[in-house]
Amino acid sequence: MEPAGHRANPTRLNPHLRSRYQKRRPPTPPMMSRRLRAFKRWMRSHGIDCSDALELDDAGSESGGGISVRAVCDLTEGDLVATIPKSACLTIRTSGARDMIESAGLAGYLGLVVALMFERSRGPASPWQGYLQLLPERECVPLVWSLQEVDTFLSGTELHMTVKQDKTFLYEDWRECIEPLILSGEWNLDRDNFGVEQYFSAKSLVSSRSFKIDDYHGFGMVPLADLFNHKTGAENVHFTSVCSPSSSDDEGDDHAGDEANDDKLLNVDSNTSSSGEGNTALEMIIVRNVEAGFEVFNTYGSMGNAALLHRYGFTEADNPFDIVNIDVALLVRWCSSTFSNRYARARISLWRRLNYSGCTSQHTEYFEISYDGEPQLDLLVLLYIIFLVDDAYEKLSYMVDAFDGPDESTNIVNLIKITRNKFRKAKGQKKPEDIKELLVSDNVCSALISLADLRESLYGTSSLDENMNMLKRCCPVKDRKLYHSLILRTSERMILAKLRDYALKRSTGKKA
Ligand SMILES: C[S@@+](CC[C@H](N)C(=O)[O-])C[C@H]1O[C@@H](n2cnc3c(N)ncnc32)[C@H](O)[C@@H]1O
Repeated sequence: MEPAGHRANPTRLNPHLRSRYQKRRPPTPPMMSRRLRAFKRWMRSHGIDCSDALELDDAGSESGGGISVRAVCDLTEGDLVATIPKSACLTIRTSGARDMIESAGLAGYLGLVVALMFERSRGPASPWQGYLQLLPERECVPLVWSLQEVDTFLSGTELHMTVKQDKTFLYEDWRECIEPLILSGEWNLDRDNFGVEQYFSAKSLVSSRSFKIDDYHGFGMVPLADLFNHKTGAENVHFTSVCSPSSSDDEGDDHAGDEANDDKLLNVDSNTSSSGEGNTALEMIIVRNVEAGFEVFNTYGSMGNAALLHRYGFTEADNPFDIVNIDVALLVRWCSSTFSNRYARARISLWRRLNYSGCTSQHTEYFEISYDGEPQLDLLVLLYIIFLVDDAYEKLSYMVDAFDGPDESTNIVNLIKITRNKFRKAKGQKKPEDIKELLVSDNVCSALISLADLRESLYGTSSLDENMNMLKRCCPVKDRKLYHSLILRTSERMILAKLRDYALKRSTGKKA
């Protein structure tokens, strides 16, 4: 039985780690699981240098806890803890399926998913077997939940419709791109390894573990780098290039979960990346001190809980990047029922002529409400326009051209000047949040409360308190889907409560 942390030379990567490592090395190293031992052997044979100052912990695939990385000795900023040759990464370029993928014209995540399915199908014959045996069959992202689970756990949340659409689109991708490869018979692919279920499973792994390596390799599975768990805003490691330290500008949110993150490069060397030569390794460097015994975290980016659950299958309580969205369609519904369809259309059309809009994603347009309950400026402007008296509305329609100001504040000030008889600039008003204050009339505040109520009604009949109580009784590992969907649901509902507070504070404040 091989004890942890005794094979590799801890100083090979970082000479000054030697004394710290030797001082803090645990007297009886914990037993390492069979799959981790196989992975360590595989890393050595593929030139991956992993400092013995890092310990890989295996909570076991059955327990659902997975693998995490811990510091054996104190790690300090600047310590180099791992070097990973790009040739050890599984990408379209390095995979045995490269010819097939390229001749089928597949690229991006789809190409990588096929590369991963192909290497998995080869079993022990795959050069990545020692790495692949460490991966779960699939990541527990909502994409691989059953439709019934999606409906039960996600209804009303930001993810419900998105995941249903994902399932449809992904199935279409498989039908259009993978099934023809099986049916052609040219590549000897079988449904047991390349079926729709295997495709969804591989996609869940690519979504939760792939990184963009460089322009030559594109996305890839990066062994060892993908064993670090995520902590929002408190990561300990980053990646950087061996040959181009100046490329550290690209550091940061290293994980590229899907195409939306195409621009997040793990590493780039503009001189070499397009040819695939030179700059052949990735380095992992400590960016925040870690005390011996503590977990070493990476960051997958600054994301709200919907994005975390969607891409990685987990959420974080009190996530400051959390948001809730209010669809423009919901606002139109509220406006049409309060006024009329025609009225709603006219007011929204003027708002658009002033160059305002919601955010867009997958054919929906929505407004963001931030973690502290603050509504997006564009929403406040729209509500302000909706409540304009007819005269002011007409006046504004004739003066749309006045809205070519150099910045947002000037435009808002113009908007208020045109539509209010008396306009006095708020004292010292400069910052964007002050601009918002000009827009939140009592009417706007009550509309915000109505919108919060309407959005809340999508969650069905259970109250926030009931959701919170259920969450308390839930085990994050055993009831993983329920637990993380409840965190998502309660976080969203708490933001809606903060939106109501935001509106109440302003409307009563004005009356007082
Ligand atoms: C890149 S892998 C990290 C290593 C992973 N724990 C393993 O067992 O191989 C990403 C996956 O780890 C898990 N994970 C990462 N950070 C987490 C966190 N803060 N809380 C819960 N699960 C996390 C999620 O399942 C996620 O999809």
